[in-house]
Amino acid sequence: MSYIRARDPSLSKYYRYTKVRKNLATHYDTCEDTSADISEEIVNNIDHYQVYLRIKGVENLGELYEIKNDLTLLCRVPIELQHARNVHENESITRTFKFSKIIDPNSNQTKLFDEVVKGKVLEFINGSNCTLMSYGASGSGKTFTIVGTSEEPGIIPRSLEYLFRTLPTLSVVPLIKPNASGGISYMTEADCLKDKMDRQILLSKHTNMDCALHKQTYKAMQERLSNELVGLIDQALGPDVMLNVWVSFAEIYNENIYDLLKPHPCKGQSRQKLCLGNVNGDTYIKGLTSISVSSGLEAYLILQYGLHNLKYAATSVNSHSSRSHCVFTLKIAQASTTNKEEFVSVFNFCDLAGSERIKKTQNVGDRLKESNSINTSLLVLGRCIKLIRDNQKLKTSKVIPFRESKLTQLFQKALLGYESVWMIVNINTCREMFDETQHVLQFSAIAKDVIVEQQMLKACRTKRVSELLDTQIDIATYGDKINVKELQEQIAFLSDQLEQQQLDNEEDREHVIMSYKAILEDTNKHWEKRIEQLQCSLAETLRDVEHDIKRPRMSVIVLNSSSEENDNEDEENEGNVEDRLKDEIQQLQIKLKIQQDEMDRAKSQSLDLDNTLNEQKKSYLELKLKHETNINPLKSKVIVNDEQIKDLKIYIATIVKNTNLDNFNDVSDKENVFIFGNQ
Ligand SMILES: Nc1ncnc2c1ncn2[C@@H]1O[C@H](COP(=O)(O)OP(=O)(O)OP(=O)(O)O)[C@@H](O)[C@H]1O
Repeated sequence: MSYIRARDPSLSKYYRYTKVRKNLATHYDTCEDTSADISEEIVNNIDHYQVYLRIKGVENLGELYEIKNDLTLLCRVPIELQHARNVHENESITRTFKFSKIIDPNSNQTKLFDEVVKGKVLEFINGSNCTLMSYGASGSGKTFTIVGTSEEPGIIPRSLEYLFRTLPTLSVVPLIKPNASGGISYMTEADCLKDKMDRQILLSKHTNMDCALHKQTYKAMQERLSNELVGLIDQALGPDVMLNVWVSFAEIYNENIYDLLKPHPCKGQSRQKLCLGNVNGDTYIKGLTSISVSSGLEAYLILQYGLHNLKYAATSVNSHSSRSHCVFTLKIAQASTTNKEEFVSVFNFCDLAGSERIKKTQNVGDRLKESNSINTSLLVLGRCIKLIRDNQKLKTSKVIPFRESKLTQLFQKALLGYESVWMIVNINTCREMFDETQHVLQFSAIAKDVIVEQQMLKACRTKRVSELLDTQIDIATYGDKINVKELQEQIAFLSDQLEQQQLDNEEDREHVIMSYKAILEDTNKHWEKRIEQLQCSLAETLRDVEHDIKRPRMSVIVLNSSSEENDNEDEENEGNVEDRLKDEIQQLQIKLKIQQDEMDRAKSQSLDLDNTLNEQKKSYLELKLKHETNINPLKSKVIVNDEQIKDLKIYIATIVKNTNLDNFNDVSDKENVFIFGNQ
């Protein structure tokens, strides 16, 4: 139970929302099959993941996209891509995508916050756990939406201001802190001291200039928002109630987790990798720094510190911030000394890495590895969401592969509907981004279908979830009362996935091979040319040497053949020529040495290049192996499913045969349920 009860008169929709949620909860409690009677309004607004669409680039909108209404986006496939998709001439493809809401493309950050986020912050204050994800292709505006700019602050700064203006004044020294098991720990004096020092160290790491700038930005935002309505706490908090807010900031990069509130290490040292822990089904990041904050400004400065750290880490590996997933977390810890109750609510703001096509980005080496891990984690996120939806639709209980990526592992509880999850899907309407945008829209279409059950069902679902997480994939176990249609759908889905994966793998493999071939060719050409040049210049030098050696001797011979009268003069000339010859030979030797050094350097560079090529070949082989590892389980699943279909067909044929022999009653009495493995 949350001890604070906040409401916001500006959010009339919120009350409607709460009311319908209650209706739905009752509905779930009393009905076996809910799907038939839930009204469309409830289905659209309440019991699915909330997926909002934000569009960047209104100026290109009409070219390929049309906003049909608040919920529907129409998308026309460009002519040049229609041919690639086997469409006849004069035919055109239009796709329809539905959302919980399409944000008016002309609306600003304030409107987005008011429409999409404000109500959630209020729910968070009132005790709900919330996770907001910003999803989209690179450059579509995810970070703009979540963090914003100094002129147009995004969701996090606005949420901080709204939260702290709604909460009562908090003590600067925290009394309680959320712990790993989802409860709270009481702060000792030593804990308080450590927290104070951590905060001071962290804030002092900002240069004075940065700090002043961030304070100015935040204060300007505060001024602009000062006339806006905020939440009202219904009654004053009793003296027995303790309340503190804590923040943390983590980054998931290349499937490793890093703490963005830890000072970055000295040059040459690597960042500490954190791992995930699990207590009672709650996944958390072990050892992640958590800092107590008593004002919006303090939390904002900590956010900026983390972003600064992110930028530093990104540039130090010659990357870009968008290549990692970032999770900024707010926690409200509450406890009552009178009735010994404690309570923690969590709000995760998650800025996902940009999804992208490997072929398009021309990535090789480290960038390819990054793209793979980004795409893998987004693919796993997509698969988890699809399986959750399929389990709900087909009433199956397939294992969800949360553990295949850190992102899904961390958010598994939220994704399973224990917490309020919503996504802001960002798209860029420009033509060049059409393919990426289609992927993003398809992902959002699946996500929007996922039903979020009520938290009231938490107790009875806990068992099911832990079972789901611990069971390994075993088709026989979820096929107790399996029917042919389900199996066929499963096979179709797996085949689709396999086909898509094969296509993607082929495409990626081809691209990688082409890139390496091109690099190899370029390198060979470069070195052949260089060696040729060196050989030419060496030959030239040798020719010069020979020529220089011969020339003075000839003059000596010529001199020797002249008359005796010039003898003295000749001797003098001979001495000069000898000196000059020595000088020239010395200079030529220096020239030769320089050429030799250059040859040595070229050889060592060629050796380095060989090594790089070998490394790249190795990474390609690893990639190939990884793709094969992904495909093999899918192939074997299809084979198992095929066998099961075959069994089923035989079984059905037996029934048909028995029916013909007038034994139908016997068979249907005894074996009206087909059990795999027991046939
Ligand atoms: N709705 C918008 N209005 C105005 N500018 C926007 C909008 N969305 C994005 N931008 C601008 O577009 C640029 C790219 O946006 P942003 O960095 O947020 O994209 P992103 O999806 O986070 O990209 P990446 O995945 O590469 O980090 C930024 O300069 C941002 O200010």
